[in-house]
Amino acid sequence: MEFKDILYEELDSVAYIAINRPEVMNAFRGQTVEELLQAFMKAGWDKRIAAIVLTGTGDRAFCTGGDQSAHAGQYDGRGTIGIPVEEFHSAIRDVPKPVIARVQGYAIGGGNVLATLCDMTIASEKAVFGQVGPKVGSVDPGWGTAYLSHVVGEKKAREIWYMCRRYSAQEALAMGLCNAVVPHDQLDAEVVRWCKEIVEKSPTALAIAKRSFNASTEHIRGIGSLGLQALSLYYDTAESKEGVSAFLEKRRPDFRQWTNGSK
Ligand SMILES: CC(C)(COP(=O)(O)OP(=O)(O)OC[C@H]1O[C@@H](n2cnc3c(N)ncnc32)[C@H](O)[C@@H]1OP(=O)(O)O)[C@@H](O)C(=O)NCCC(=O)NCCSC(=O)c1cc(O)c2ccccc2c1O
Repeated sequence: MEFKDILYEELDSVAYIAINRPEVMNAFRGQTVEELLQAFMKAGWDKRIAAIVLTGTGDRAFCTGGDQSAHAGQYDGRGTIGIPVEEFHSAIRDVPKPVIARVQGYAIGGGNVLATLCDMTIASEKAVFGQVGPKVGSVDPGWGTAYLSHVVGEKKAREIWYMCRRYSAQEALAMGLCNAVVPHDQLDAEVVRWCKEIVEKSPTALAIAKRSFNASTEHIRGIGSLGLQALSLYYDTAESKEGVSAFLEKRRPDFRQWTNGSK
């Protein structure tokens, strides 16, 4: 398979899938998500593969979410918001094997959603987690919000979304957003160690366990699908576009201009 936006490698029964767009801190556009979907379908349904590692190339970012330069209103591809991200979220949950997020830098916005959705997360001490939606005119109204609250608890999930703060790897560990934090230069060895343990386990037992963990939050798929329909309308508003423009112009957004009654 030829990929442009991602790297794909199989080693010792593990598939390593990396977003390879370091020039935009591994932000994803329509094409990136299409390729991630293909890679997950290949690795996810290949019985020789026991686990999937999702990561980003370079040291700066795991993934910083949607590519803001491919986004003035809707994104540049297929799907409800112009990027088939809901299909990719489903793929992470539906592949019948553990998916590990290897987080070496920023896991921000949609990147944090991807890490949250992976079965387990192993982070470098340099990793930084957070959501930015309400700062940049977006929100992930499904897995990113409702599922996050299952992972870190209601209060913390609301703080993460309302405040748009950045959290260190140790803070993420304390709130249950990741499983382990290791020195940066030991991250790859640690990921391999976890994968080796998984490879030794019964694949069918793991698949049943994963599906049974998924069952109690499956309703969030419906919330997300409805939410994305609303998000698509929001993306076409001046309020949302102000968030994108402000990010690209490296200035603070002015969302209050729509609350003073004059517009
Ligand atoms: C990641 C940062 C916190 C880093 O900040 P820092 O100050 O260190 O660096 P810069 O901000 O100067 O960034 C360096 C360089 O990278 C470019 N860049 C970074 N992120 C992106 C991006 N996402 N898209 C495009 N470009 C990006 C930046 O412009 C700089 O380029 P230069 O050429 O000027 O050097 C900080 O960058 C940051 O906060 N980034 C987050 C950006 C963002 O807004 N992300 C998208 C949020 S919305 C989203 O991700 C999203 C995803 C989904 O999957 C959804 C699904 C369903 C519904 C909604 C979804 C959704 O909203």
